[in-house]
Amino acid sequence: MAVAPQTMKLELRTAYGRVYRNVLATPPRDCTPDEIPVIDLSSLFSDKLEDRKELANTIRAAAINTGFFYIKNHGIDAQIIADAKKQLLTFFKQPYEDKMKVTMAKSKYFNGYKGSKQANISPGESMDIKENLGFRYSPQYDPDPKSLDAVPEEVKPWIHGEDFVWEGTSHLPGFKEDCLKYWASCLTLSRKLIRIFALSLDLEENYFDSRVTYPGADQTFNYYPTRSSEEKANNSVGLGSHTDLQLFTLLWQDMVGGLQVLNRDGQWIKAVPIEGTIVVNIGDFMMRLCNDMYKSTVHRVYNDSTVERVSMPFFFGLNFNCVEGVVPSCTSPENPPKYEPISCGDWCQLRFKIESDEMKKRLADQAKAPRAVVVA
Ligand SMILES: O=C(O)CCC(=O)C(=O)O
Ligand SMILES: [Fe+2]
Repeated sequence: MAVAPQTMKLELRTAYGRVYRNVLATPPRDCTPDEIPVIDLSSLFSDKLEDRKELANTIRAAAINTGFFYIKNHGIDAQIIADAKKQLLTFFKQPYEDKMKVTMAKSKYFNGYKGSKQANISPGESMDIKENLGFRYSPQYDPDPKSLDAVPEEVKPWIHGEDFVWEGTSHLPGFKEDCLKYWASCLTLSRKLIRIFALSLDLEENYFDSRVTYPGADQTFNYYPTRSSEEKANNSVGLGSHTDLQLFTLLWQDMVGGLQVLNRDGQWIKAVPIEGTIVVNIGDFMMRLCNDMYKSTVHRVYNDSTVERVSMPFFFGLNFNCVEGVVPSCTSPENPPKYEPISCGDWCQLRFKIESDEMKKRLADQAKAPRAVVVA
């Protein structure tokens, strides 16, 4: 008699509160090329609409299936990636006091540095071991040049880049320039890629163009130290299980490995690093736009190796003031919209706020009972 596989409930935070997923108890295994395919982006740069449509179909299949894929021939210069990675390592290897010059505590909008175990993205898992540094969209650095005088009034409250990140790192030669070069490359690629996503959803190719003029373009640099034996014994996670919030993420990872993805069957699979590629994953706002056709897939990181691991996710979304529900091509009388229109900015704020309020409470509770054992 077949024995039903053992499953566990995984608790996830969403903008609308907690949701639960069934997860198989079997250990993570390497992904297969069907689950996380490598997609050649050469046709992104083709003049022929048929080539771009063919690429759109390939992306559509991957976005429906696991919601994760690798891209190669993406056009981001290897040197730009290498320079950003070098700067990232220089930043994280600084003394703690230097990193704290740009502490996220100084930020109004979640820019800056957050140390190890200061966040807990997944409520049912440990605190996140990773450290990270983030910076957000600023029109003055947009590779598609913007006149600052021309920023529309309704957009201004949503411009969330903050200068203290650059001021507090100005002692690191080339830091700002190299980080922004990488960010700008990701932004340029994302604006091209969103046109392919438009085609993939049977929308006009330019459907999103005016919606990504002052977009969500948020860069994070992640640093995952190796785990101590105590952290291993406690099953402490580098970054807990979560989905990303916006349209899609361009996730560059080094060759160390550690990224895991929850597939359709509830099995954790390892997104094994592939040299020269960038991982792309669908975010929650994209999933809403297409009435759940594309999957905003749960993922997490364990650095189980004997060396540090770094990654550079770039989170791309619509203009934060842009209100959007399900797009016209993804709904019909038989498939009514499951979601109300909301601005992309409000959407992100909802979850950021839940996460940061819960974290503040947790840290305050810890401070109140300094000798208590905190089960992370
Ligand atoms: O480090 C990674 O590979 C994943 C990072 C990630 O998922 C995130 O920062 O949202
Ligand atoms: Fe993520």
